[in-house]
Amino acid sequence: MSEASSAAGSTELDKQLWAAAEAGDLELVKQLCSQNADVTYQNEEGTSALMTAAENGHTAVVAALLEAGAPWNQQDKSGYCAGEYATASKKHEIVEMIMEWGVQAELLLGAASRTNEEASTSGTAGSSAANAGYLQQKLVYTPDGDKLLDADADKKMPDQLFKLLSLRAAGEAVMMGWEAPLMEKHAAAICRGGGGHYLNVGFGLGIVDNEIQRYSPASHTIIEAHPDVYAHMCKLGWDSRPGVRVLFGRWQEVLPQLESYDGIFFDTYGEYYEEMREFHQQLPRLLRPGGVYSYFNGLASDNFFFHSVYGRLVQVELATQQLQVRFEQLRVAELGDEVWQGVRNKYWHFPLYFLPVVTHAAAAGAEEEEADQQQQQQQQQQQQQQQQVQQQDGEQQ
Ligand SMILES: C[S@@+](CC[C@H](N)C(=O)[O-])C[C@H]1O[C@@H](n2cnc3c(N)ncnc32)[C@H](O)[C@@H]1O
Repeated sequence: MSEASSAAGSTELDKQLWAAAEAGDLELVKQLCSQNADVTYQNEEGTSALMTAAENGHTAVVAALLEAGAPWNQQDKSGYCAGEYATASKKHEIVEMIMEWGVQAELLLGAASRTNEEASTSGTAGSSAANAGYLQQKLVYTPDGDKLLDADADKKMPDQLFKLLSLRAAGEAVMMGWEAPLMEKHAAAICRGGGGHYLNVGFGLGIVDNEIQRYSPASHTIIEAHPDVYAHMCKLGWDSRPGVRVLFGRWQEVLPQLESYDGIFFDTYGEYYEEMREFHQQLPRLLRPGGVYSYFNGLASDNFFFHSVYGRLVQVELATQQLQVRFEQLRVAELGDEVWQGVRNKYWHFPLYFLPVVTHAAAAGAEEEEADQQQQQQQQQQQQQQQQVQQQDGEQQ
């Protein structure tokens, strides 16, 4: 991606491209792009040609700019991207186009960076180093048990690592109590009727594990990598609870000790999308037929459009593992300033949470078929009831 040219460093050609994009002049946009006008140019407000075309509903211009290399994820001075400009002006076709473009771009980027990593002798680059850095930090549980904080967060990772897509926004809070209602729903999603074999990756405050315990598990395996968290778990007696198996180590290291499960939850800290993706590749082996997998959905949690793109990216990538993802929409209680007191980085900004429910595609298909059949039956019943009521009305008249 080329460096965006600012309003100050721009050329006449860049400004002409911007104006043509705003006016929806497709031919001129194409011509200026072929003359090397800068597709990343942003005006004084940080609005790019792609953003203005998206806002004004010029679908063909948006497509041409994307093809010419305009970055789908460029942001203006307020942090808004082209997808949000289109959303705000209800240009649904363009929203969809940019979202799909974003997913494909991220797929390609991921594949390219993996190829580079394989080719480089340094092997496990940025993301694992970040997790290793986190695991060496001192952690503190607040006395009320409501927060798990990373005391050394500032020194944790070199800058460029923050730019990778972290599973939980990098910052001081590893886990916070306000997430309890979400964890409750995650446990409900993976445990379903209860009595099964469950796996949780990442203990944190143990909220999800306490919830899983409510479902009378046949077995409950917990993987935890941080020594401070592990010590805390042992102090609470998790290591000797009947039916509970605690595996101390990174999930990457304890994989050979894992079996298969009816429910799996994944929620680590200091890891990145790439690592979750690696975990996902294990799912066909780890998830039993009919089982449910879920993960904490904190990807790109400061921009709703990016968050949606990454939700779709997960769907596309898991589909290649014959797994199907649907998102249950939950309302997040308003998080006032008092919730974030003593926390450096406010890491959640949305009123909605999209809880992922992942199942084997075949099972999901069967369930959907059953739901379709039920719906058809209901519709037939309703129609019959309606006919009966109409008949009765007719007879009475
Ligand atoms: C956000 S917390 C989990 C919160 C938990 N869901 C709860 O309900 O309280 C993330 C946890 O994952 C652990 N963790 C980080 N990297 C890990 C890894 N590679 N393998 C296993 N655990 C890891 C962290 O030490 C931390 O305890």
